[in-house]
Amino acid sequence: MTVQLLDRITHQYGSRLVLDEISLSVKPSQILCLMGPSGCGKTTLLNLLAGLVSPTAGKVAPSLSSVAYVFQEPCLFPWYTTVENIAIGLKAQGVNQTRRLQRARTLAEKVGLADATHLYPQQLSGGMKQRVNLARAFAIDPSLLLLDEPFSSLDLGTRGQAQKLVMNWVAEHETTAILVTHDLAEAVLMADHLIVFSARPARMVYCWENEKPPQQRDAVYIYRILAQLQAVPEVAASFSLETPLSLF
Ligand SMILES: Nc1ncnc2c1ncn2[C@@H]1O[C@H](COP(=O)(O)OP(=O)(O)OP(=O)(O)O)[C@@H](O)[C@H]1O
Repeated sequence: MTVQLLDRITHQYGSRLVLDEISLSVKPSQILCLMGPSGCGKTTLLNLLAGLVSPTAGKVAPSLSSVAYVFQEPCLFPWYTTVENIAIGLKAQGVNQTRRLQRARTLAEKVGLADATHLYPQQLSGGMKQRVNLARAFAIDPSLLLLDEPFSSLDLGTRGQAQKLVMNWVAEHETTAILVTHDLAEAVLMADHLIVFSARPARMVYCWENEKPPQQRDAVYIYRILAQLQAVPEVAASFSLETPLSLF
């Protein structure tokens, strides 16, 4: 079953056109990766899906009831412990304290934080904080999980663990995840479907379907596809910047 999330969306900030007639459809239990040059409008697109901004023209699906948004930085409440931070979305949903702390503990275990349930964010490593962040998103059992470069500041090992957590969650639930990334290897590992945007204003310039199911995406496969995709001009162009940097 395909669900149309965006229907010919155009978005402008003042006179600056950022998104130009973007339509987007997804399937449950799939990960859609979005790539594109810095500043092309990927975060704006996630913000539209989260209802944080309204489009200038076009339609956002009205049925996006449970949306969880994971940012690059974990944004945890410093005065709350791990379980309290995980439970925060459930509090907003009106779940009683006993039940929300119970669910938060279960999720803390699931993301490998069973021994850190009572710790505060300043007592956690960067990787642990991002796992709290993911568990907080999982807690509300979202139908749509928005991920804006959530692994980019993690070291390689921690990043691999966090990627697996998201892949497992999506595979086991009716969740659709939309992941913005600048890391092509991450996209080949995680994406069931990849969309590449042009420089601003963002237009879809390239789409790719992952032919392998998640459990068969080993290193040999990832490096082979990586080499193929890097040779695609639209994909190579997605690593460029909106405003070129001067190195000297
Ligand atoms: N609130 C805002 N008001 C005005 N302009 C904005 C606003 N938010 C973003 N922009 C502009 O819109 C464009 C797209 O920004 P956006 O953050 O969506 O890009 P992005 O593709 O996510 O970039 P990056 O990959 O660097 O995170 C940029 O030119 C940015 O300066």
